[in-house]
Amino acid sequence: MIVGVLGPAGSYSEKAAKKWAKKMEHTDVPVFNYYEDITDTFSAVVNKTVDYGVVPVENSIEGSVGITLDQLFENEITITSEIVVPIEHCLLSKGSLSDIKIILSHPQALAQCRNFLKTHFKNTELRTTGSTSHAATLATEFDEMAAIASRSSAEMYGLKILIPNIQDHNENYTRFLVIKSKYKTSNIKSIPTEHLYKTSIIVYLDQNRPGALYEILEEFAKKEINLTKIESRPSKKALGDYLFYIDFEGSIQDETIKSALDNLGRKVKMLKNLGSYPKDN
Ligand SMILES: O=C(O)C(=O)C[C@]1(C(=O)O)C=C[C@@H](O)C=C1
Repeated sequence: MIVGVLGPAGSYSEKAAKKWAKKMEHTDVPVFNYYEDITDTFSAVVNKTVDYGVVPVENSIEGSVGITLDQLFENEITITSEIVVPIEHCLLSKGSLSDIKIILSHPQALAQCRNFLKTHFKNTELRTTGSTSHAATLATEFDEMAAIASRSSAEMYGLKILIPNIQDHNENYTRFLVIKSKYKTSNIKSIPTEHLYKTSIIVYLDQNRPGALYEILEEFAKKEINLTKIESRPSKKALGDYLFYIDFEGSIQDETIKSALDNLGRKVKMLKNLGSYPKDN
């Protein structure tokens, strides 16, 4: 089984993929293909270079990963699972705190440590990298470079943990999605218990008319379907024109869910079903 993740080794995406592979009743050990960018992971899934991709979709401090939401809309993929991973950012370097002139990390990681950086490194140059583990590899080259990355990256790349746990809120979790090509059969055993499932969809209205959002939500309320997330994201067609990303409990295999989506489909211009998948509790 080949799994595409944001690389290099030591990224939180790889950590999520390892947690997922262990959780699923998979016989074959995952081989990882590492990609520089989330869009490359989606491309590898769509052109079937990899069997699955693991991509970050939201963080408990910073919110949604916009590029992932966009790619979910633009690509023919199916979500097969979700994985929630606790994130502990550490300040890693070869040198000491007094040597640090540049701090590197993924934009999401820098944002999750915004107050820490403003308080302790107000005048230090910040540079973005493709991933936290990419930042760690660069920090191995110069004493004056530090990376915000995981403990496993510190071990993997021989960096000192100068300051552990630097994110602005201790409760820091990132939710990842496991995706496959829509046209690839999945050999993963599905868990039969409905209430442990979630479904994700994307909805687009033809025009923003009064009560339009109410009509969407009404379909779920009428059938007592519990929404777990609803988020608007620019359609990129015009300012103020949005796609709606909706997650809710239940599986498309459930008649109630199927009927709600059939009704909803008649009310909107586009409804994209991203898949039903086991919740990660
Ligand atoms: O850079 C990594 O290690 C990643 O896996 C990416 C990513 C993200 O894009 O959100 C994943 C978890 C953290 O929130 C920080 C970065």
